[in-house]
Amino acid sequence: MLHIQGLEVKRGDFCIELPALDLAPGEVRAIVGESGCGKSTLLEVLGLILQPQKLQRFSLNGWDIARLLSDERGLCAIRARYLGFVLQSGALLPFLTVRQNIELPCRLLQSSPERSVIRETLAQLKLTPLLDKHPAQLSIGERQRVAFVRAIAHQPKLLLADEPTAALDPPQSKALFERMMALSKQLAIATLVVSHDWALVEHCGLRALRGQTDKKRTVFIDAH
Ligand SMILES: Nc1ncnc2c1ncn2[C@@H]1O[C@H](COP(=O)(O)OP(=O)(O)OP(=O)(O)O)[C@@H](O)[C@H]1O
Repeated sequence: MLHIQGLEVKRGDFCIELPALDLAPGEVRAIVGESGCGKSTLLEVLGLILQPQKLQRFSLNGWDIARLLSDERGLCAIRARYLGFVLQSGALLPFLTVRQNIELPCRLLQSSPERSVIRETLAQLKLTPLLDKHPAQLSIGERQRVAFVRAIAHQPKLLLADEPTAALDPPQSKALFERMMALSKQLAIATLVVSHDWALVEHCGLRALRGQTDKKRTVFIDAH
């Protein structure tokens, strides 16, 4: 699904490297490392938002992304249809209800959401009673959980989640991780999740990419 080799991106004078990553459909991998080591930056590159400075191979769902980097329209179409994002802030649209926020990606793509999957996920994450509320009426943790449901509603091939449990208590964090792992498998979504919660990552038995920082350079390598 996702194959990366020799990726390097700069943020000012800070350099972030991903020597290699292979992710299969349905596989969930955590991204861990100290604050400021470049986890969000790495997600931005893998989410086709930020351009890498060096790249040997970047293949996503069969597309040669390395060759598409100068084609912004092509990247935009791939982002909209095949990627799902859960941002730290939730990033819900304030003028839409929870239900409308969740339906929006599918409306824009003119595709049908998997309604039973969404219904079950809403119930499991205790969001069903909130469907007709607006984001301002929700807690930050509720917004994060809604953002997760929105990110999987169009069944992306690759889900990129940036600290999706940062505002959740331990039972809710566990419920969200378990749902994320189950849905990744059920819908064959490859998932990368940034987390500071190492205990939860271990509890879920996830493989992890760990950022190792030395001065102005972080290298992300597999940590079993
Ligand atoms: N827009 C930007 N312009 C320049 N430098 C940035 C920008 N965003 C982040 N940085 C820098 O790039 C480095 C990596 O930041 P990044 O947010 O990717 O780290 P992180 O591991 O996700 O941090 P955290 O765990 O605190 O969220 C940091 O040194 C940060 O100061």
